[in-house]
Amino acid sequence: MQLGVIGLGRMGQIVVDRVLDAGHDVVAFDLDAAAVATAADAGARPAEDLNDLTDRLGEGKRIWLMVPAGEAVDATLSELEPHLDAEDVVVDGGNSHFESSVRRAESTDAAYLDCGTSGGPAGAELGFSLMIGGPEWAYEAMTPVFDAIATGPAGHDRMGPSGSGHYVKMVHNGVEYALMQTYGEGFELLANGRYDLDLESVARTWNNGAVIRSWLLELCEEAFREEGNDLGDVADHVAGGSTGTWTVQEALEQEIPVPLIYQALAERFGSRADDGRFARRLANRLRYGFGRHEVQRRGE
Ligand SMILES: NC(=O)C1=CN([C@@H]2O[C@H](COP(=O)(O)OP(=O)(O)OC[C@H]3O[C@@H](n4cnc5c(N)ncnc54)[C@H](O)[C@@H]3O)[C@@H](O)[C@H]2O)C=CC1
Ligand SMILES: O=C(CO)[C@H](O)[C@H](O)COP(=O)(O)O
Repeated sequence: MQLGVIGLGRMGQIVVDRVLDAGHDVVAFDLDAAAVATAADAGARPAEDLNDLTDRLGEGKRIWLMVPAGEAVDATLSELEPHLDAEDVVVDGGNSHFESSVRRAESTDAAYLDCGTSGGPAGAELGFSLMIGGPEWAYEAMTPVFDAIATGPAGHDRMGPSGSGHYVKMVHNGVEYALMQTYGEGFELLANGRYDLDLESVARTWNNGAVIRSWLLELCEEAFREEGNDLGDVADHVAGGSTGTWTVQEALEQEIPVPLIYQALAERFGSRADDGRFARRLANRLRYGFGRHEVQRRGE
């Protein structure tokens, strides 16, 4: 299969590499020429612009968007639109709001799949977990690509109609916020409690068989190993917040109580008061672990 990939940053380059490794062809475009050159070095065919990309894809285009959520998705789609028809499939693998995805699916001539992508930089080796919404035929048509990008056939599924993939990913991120918060609180207690503990050792021990073992806990272990028991100069400022806000907004609308997710979001906003809380510092460092989001350092 031939796939056009637009957006070749942290996640898009992994998409390119995994699709190439599975033996497919890739045509790659990014506004950043250096990112295109990296994709070309990996074996993708570089496109000069979106016209060039669509020309190279020919009929029955298969396109993967991995650009930042929001305006970049709309801008890319409006430029692609004159080149798209009903036989084409466009996948948005970013963290778009599910309602934007429904709107986009309704306004494009192509079949539109909204794909929640989870796994961060570790996905380069392990593959991602993909939560997909949209027309069934388009999901089937893209299955070879999903098999390549995901951990394998069990790492992706069609959640339902348009919007459902990004809806499930939005809730995933709300859960992610709450998990980070609870690990942070536990380690804050251990760091300031009765015993002088080696937190990397605690995390490692918990990761080996404990009920609460997880990838986020492995990233806690990595954070203590790389930053030190006291997290060194990692600041208490946790960036991000949009996907957690959407989760809480949706929960309010559906009248579903999500106090833990709300509290984790509130803690994240509260972190901007810079009061040195350990849990917030760990959450700041974990976002680097799972998303390569820049670590805020003290004094910056
Ligand atoms: N970093 C992570 O672990 C995860 C990120 N995501 C989502 O995936 C999407 C991409 O994220 P990252 O790869 O981390 O971002 P990134 O910032 O590393 O890469 C984005 C790339 O898109 C390019 N770009 C921006 N506007 C463009 C346009 N109009 N046309 C072509 N290229 C354009 C940029 O030059 C950049 O290379 C976002 O929606 C993000 O929320 C989803 C899951 C995990
Ligand atoms: O989707 C992700 C992980 O699953 C991305 O890393 C996302 O950026 C995390 O959300 P936030 O930026 O609000 O922490």
